[in-house]
Amino acid sequence: MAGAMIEARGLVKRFVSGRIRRRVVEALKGVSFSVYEGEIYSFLGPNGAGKTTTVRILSTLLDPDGGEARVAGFDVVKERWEVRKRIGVMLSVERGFYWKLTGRENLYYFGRIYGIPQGELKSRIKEVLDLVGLTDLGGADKPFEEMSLGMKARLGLARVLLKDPEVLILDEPTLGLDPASARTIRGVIRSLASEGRTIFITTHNMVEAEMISDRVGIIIGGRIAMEGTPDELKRRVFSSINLEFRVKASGHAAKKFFYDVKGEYGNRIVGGVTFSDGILTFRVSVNRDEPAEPIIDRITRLAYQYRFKILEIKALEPSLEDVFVAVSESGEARSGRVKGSIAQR
Ligand SMILES: Nc1ncnc2c1ncn2[C@@H]1O[C@H](COP(=O)(O)OP(=O)(O)OP(=O)(O)O)[C@@H](O)[C@H]1O
Repeated sequence: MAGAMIEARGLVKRFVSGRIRRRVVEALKGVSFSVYEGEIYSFLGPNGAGKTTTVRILSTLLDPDGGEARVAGFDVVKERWEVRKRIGVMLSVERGFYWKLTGRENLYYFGRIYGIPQGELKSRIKEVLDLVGLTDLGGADKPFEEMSLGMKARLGLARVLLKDPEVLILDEPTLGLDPASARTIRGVIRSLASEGRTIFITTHNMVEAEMISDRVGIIIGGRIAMEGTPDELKRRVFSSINLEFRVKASGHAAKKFFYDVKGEYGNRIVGGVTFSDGILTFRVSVNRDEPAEPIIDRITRLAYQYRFKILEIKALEPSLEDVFVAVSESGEARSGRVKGSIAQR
């Protein structure tokens, strides 16, 4: 595997709030993870879990109280200027832009601040505006205040790209966007990773995280509760998958057939059973480490005895959202250790 472009080791951060009654919040309680070159790593967690605090530390905007982090090989505290040269950070869609200036003018302004030579800047702006789809949308020459949220998000990403960063740190990059804008942003993120850039994203959108991430880290209460590829997490958390059977059955006999199925697999029948328009639908839980064929064979034979036709058998994998909910609800997650797996419900 290529080298780690982001490395967090035992990050600790405490905030003190309240003047009269001082309250110490331990936002990060020893967070460690690595993100490798060309990887898309999504940081998932409920509100207040410590995502933004981690983002701010990686972006050199906040110093940790303990532990250390390196980005592109440089320490975020001792070598913050080296880190800043190599990262592109998007914290909030609307932050920092000049409302009266157009997209292009805003980029020109920031390009000059970033020290991009004037001769290069014009073509660089055109390139990034094209890349995020703002030129096609007519957003390039629209004042920022007249842009839709989707256009503003695209401009935010364009600004990040102006610097040609090795590492992108994006805090909820698609929050509140319509599906088309979110898709464009995801597409750009994917193509940036395929060019070898390293991407760290925080998100609450599990479907998106599942689509886009090479690996995800789930942070709960300031600790990483679980980390891995979406598939690894599903396997680790759920010891079983569900098989959904759809059977063309007739009235009274349908009940008897299902009674027979229950007789054999009663403790494995999960979720609700439905019978509508002559179609009986039910789910049977199968452990990941046992073959499903004998169960499928047996139920197919039972259906045959009733002259029922099996219309469909579908394997229902848990989603990343199911994983997230299970991990969040787990008591062990709260202590930072998630062990063992549970059956899919
Ligand atoms: N400046 C601050 N002063 C006091 N407490 C803070 C400060 N910043 C964050 N916190 C606290 O630290 C904890 C972690 O906050 P953080 O913003 O990192 O969570 P988050 O995972 O990004 O949440 P969200 O999904 O709501 O954005 C929370 O309990 C929050 O209230």
